[in-house]
Amino acid sequence: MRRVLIFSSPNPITPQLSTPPTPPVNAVFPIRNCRWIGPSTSFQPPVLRLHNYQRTPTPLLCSATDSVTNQTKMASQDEQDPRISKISSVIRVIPNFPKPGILFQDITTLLLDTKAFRDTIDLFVERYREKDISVVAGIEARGFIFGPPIALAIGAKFVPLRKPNKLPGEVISEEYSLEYGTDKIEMHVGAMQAGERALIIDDLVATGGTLCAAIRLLERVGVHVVECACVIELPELKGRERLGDTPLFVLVSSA
Ligand SMILES: O=P(O)(O)OC[C@H]1O[C@H](OP(=O)(O)OP(=O)(O)O)[C@H](O)[C@@H]1O
Ligand SMILES: Nc1ncnc2[nH]cnc12
Repeated sequence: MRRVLIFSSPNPITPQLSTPPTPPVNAVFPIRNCRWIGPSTSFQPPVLRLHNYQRTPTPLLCSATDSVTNQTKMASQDEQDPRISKISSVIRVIPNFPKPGILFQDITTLLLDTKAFRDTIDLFVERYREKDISVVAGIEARGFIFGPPIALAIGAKFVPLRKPNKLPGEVISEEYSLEYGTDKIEMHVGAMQAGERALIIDDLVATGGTLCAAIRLLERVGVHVVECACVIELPELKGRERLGDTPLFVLVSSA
């Protein structure tokens, strides 16, 4: 895997290092500028640009993007909506997790900020409350965090789409490809009925493989997927192009 290391300034570490140093556990890298706001230490974190499928080569910007028009617009219809920039600022970026070279977008720090978490849910609820959606399908694991409060607020049921062999009842499965190998998502038979209108929720869309499999799974049982919604999009990975005619709505996107 080819790597290019780009260091934020000032940074004493030379680019010749093949393995970047490990930051302290409580390091915080806000998405927007990757500025170091962790505890005071001599360590300065590198910013990585990676040539693999999960790289995030540009800082994430605050926007809500709707793929129907393929234009960027704010979720609240207000271009200056301060809620989105706050949400973006509390998402932490952790280098080299879960493996070297990955810039992991960590939404657990968003959950610690009660206003930003509530605003995230509200932005989705404002968009979907009048859309006659009867079921919200959340993708394991982080779709289980955002999906249920949205479902309750819009008066829809919540259905978990799980990793293989987790659901106890009869399931239907859909396979999808990963960088290496394949994975599956599963849903309980009978959780949704043909003709229902669904919203699919996850925290992040990267390559789009997971959402694509979720759409196929729901469509196989005759459910209409009204839209997919995520907090974060990594647009360079072109995930939305894999979703066909199903619209994708995101709150925070890279440039
Ligand atoms: O667009 P894609 O390339 O398919 O990637 C997006 C998926 O990757 C992450 O989940 P992950 O597979 O890491 O599972 P986890 O939430 O259970 O850790 C994320 O929460 C999405 O579900
Ligand atoms: N960079 C990333 N951060 C968090 N979750 C991901 N899923 C796929 N790529 C990811």
